[in-house]
Amino acid sequence: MKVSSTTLSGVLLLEPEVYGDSRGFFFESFNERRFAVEAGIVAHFVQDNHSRSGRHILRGLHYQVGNPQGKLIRVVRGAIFDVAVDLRRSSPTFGHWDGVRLDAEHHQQLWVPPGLAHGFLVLSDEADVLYKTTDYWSPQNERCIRWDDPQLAIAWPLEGAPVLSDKDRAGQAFADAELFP
Ligand SMILES: Cc1cn([C@H]2C[C@H](O)[C@@H](COP(=O)(O)OP(=O)(O)O[C@H]3O[C@H](C)C(=O)[C@H](O)[C@H]3O)O2)c(=O)[nH]c1=O
Repeated sequence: MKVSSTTLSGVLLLEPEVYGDSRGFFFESFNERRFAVEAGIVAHFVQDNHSRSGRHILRGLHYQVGNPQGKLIRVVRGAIFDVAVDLRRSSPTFGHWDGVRLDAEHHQQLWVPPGLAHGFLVLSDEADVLYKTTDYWSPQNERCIRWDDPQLAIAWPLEGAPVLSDKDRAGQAFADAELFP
């Protein structure tokens, strides 16, 4: 597995060994021991999510206070621009964002540890996004930062206005975010 750092402390881009043959392909999308030894990711996942979205849909930027979730994200159909924002005050990359393309063709995964906001923009006609989380969904603890917060100035690869949920349209400013130690 190829492990690459990003500009955010602790956020890693993982590229698995894919075994192709005349039938198709096989790869391990998660292996607790391998992820710990090769990527230093020691995580206990308690939930596995699957969301499907159409082109120009933007989900996020979400985080949970109280029980923050680490997320291991991958795309099994289409392509997304996946973004994380560092909300950890003690992090050397506090207040920074980074974004990577994840797509079904290359099977990349992004590891986003607890303490960051997460969101993505769909780049294809449709995208199926699977992600494991290290804590349970807790709606009362969910928070949302505006995708277009001027202080973050995230360079989304937009072709026109994104399609948002009402919740995301009413997101908070980064300046009002509830931060982590
Ligand atoms: C997140 C979640 C949602 N739901 C239900 C609640 C709603 O009835 C429906 C859609 O929820 P929501 O609009 O919050 O879904 P997203 O906008 O995709 O939220 C996610 O978007 C970004 C990308 C994230 O990183 C988070 O994992 C998550 O907040 O699924 C559940 O039943 N369990 C869950 O874990």
